[in-house]
Amino acid sequence: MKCAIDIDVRDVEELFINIDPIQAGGRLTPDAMKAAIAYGDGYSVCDACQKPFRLDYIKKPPIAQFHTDLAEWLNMDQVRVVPGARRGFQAVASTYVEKGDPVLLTSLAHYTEFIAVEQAGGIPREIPKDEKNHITPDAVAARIEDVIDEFKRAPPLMFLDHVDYQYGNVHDAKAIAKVAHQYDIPILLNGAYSVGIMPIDGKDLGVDFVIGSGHKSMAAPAPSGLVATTAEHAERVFRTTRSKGDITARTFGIKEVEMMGCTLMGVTVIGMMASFPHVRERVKHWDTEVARSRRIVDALLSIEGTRVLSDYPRTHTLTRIDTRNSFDKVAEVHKKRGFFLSNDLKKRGITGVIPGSTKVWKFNTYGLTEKQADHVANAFVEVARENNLSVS
Ligand SMILES: Cc1ncc(COP(=O)(O)O)c(C=O)c1O
Repeated sequence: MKCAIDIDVRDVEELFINIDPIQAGGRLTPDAMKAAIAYGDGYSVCDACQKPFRLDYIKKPPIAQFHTDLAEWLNMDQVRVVPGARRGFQAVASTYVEKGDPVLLTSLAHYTEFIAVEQAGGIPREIPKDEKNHITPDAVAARIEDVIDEFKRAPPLMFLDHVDYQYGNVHDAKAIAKVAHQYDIPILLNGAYSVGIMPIDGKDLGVDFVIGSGHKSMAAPAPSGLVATTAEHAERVFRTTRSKGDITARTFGIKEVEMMGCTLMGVTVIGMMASFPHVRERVKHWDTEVARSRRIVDALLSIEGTRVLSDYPRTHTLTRIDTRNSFDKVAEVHKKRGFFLSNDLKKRGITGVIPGSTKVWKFNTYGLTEKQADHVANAFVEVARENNLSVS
């Protein structure tokens, strides 16, 4: 029988250098791919599940140890794996936010954070970014004061994107957490663009929750992610069902409410585990990743009219670039219009720039080798020259 998809090749990954802004940190390691095949069955990790019947207690494969290792790695006290960062936001918001509560997010927050707040009945209040597209501790303090004035109470929770998805700017989580704590507001760090690609020390940052996305930044299959927290909050967010004392004498009292009992099974958790040794190693090389990102951004900036909208020099591999006065000028007259850029890159073995984008767009250089980074940098310059843009 013919398979409904071409399972032999996914050409984006097999044949091209992929600089798609959201895919870079989630690409599977070969070990994760092998594990995904071996553990493809949904309940494949449950063979050795014994009392107490919960996923994070399973010893074979060593899922229990994986939880301990993750907590230690992030310097937090407890971790649970969840189906995506968004499920982590949901678990925390559902625990801390009551209907009608104000909740702080930032103007750079991801939509999934807003949804988690709304689902819990909370009322989002945004902290504005400054002219450099940063969330500053002063802006946080000022917004907290506004919200206290408006609601006559402090918000029960604040969300901060460690690295925002719009600019790839790294925000000062440590200073911001300090401000939030002055008002006794627990702070959730959205590490979708940091956990698994750069070193994170949750205790040093002083945050209450660290959320990671497996498929975005931990070389894991989707949907996967994690919630890490401190001993202070673990009991509350990982509370178990009260059914133990119920007269119906149900036996599932160990199941955690926010985790819906058990969380990641099969491919997702095993893929995450298989990549973890690589992920733990790769975060140590963050400086090299940043250096390669800088090399490519500098090549783009050598093309007259190009501007970088993210922090410069770059401190992350995700970058927002403005080529309205360079590549977009070519698009105005090119027979392929804005599609010339993605086409010309594709001819050079590079994919991930949205076809048609020549105005303001993003790319992510995470995981490129030195040679690939050079190739991408040269490709941008070559495309510019071929299209008569001046290059310094
Ligand atoms: C900044 C940011 N936070 C959160 C998410 C949601 O992550 P997940 O897909 O793991 O739920 C994403 C991506 O979708 C993101 O870019």
